[in-house]
Amino acid sequence: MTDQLKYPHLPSTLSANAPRVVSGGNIGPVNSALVPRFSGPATFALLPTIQEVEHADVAVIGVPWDAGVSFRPGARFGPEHIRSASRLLRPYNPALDVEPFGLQQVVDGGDVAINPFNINEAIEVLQESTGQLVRSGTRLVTLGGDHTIALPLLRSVAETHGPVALLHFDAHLDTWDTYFGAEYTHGTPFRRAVEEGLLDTEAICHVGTRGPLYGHRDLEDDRRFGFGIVTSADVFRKGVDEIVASLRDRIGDRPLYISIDIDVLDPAHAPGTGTPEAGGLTSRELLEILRGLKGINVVGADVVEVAPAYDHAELTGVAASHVAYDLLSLLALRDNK
Ligand SMILES: N=C(N)NCCCC(=O)O
Ligand SMILES: [Zn+2]
Ligand SMILES: [Zn+2]
Repeated sequence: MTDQLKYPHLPSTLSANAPRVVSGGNIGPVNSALVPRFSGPATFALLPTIQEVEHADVAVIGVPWDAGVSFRPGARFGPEHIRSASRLLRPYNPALDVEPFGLQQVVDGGDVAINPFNINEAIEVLQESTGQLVRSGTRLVTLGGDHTIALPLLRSVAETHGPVALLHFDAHLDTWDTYFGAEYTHGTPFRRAVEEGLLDTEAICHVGTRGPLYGHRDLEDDRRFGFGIVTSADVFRKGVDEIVASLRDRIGDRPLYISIDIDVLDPAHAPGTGTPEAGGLTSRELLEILRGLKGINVVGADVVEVAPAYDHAELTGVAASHVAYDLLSLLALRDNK
């Protein structure tokens, strides 16, 4: 190893020559058998940055932004928290029998720098910067950030792929109309997305919803937009396999966007979030539902609402990093690749 390094006495994760796991011709994580995984700056899963490779099939990007929240702030620190927890991920995913970094070139695209004070400008810049990557053929797994960012992300995906099917994992519907008159908030992205024609409304579904609503009208509106609902209690009562079968049935081979608000997990599994609700999914249930989607045509995904100030023992960071890892595994295993 040392002869690969120009300055072997310096932390080698800073070196362009850091020893990496290379598989299938793709450059993977820093080799944690040679360099301690807790040293050096964290990219997602210790993957190379987008500047270090010639071509990226998939980019993990961070959006450190939380100007759209209605309760506890702090999701702006989500990306760095998830990246830090993701140091422990390993190259082979036995649950899906796949090397997610070997079948495709995955990179860390860094954080998108957006205005923390101007929501409209932030949304435009995020749409433009992610749209550029999506147009060039790179699929994105985005680490939020609050859920507002799903709207510009869906815009950039729909621009290239047309209206997409949506699986929305969340305690909340996020199809409300406005908060304090504001149209762009973390409680409203999917209503805007339907209004803008970004979604294939034959195949959109919430999973994991629970908790009090403002009124019955919330559900009526949501149904009118075309959403199906699998509540958190449905997952508990029916079980993962039945839920997966019904979701696969609904989605078919449509291009699919997966948006995961980490508050879909019970606060026992993900305390570090801004609008927690009791009675949520376990991290095992969420991961197993995702794994059940093997082969499906995922065109993009996000993991949002990780707010580390309320986290304990990195529970939420660990859960979010594993969820992102399984999303990358699903991207690697698309039938139509
Ligand atoms: N997207 C998240 N996490 N929460 C939405 C909660 C909206 C509300 O305060 O009613
Ligand atoms: Zn939520
Ligand atoms: Zn949400």
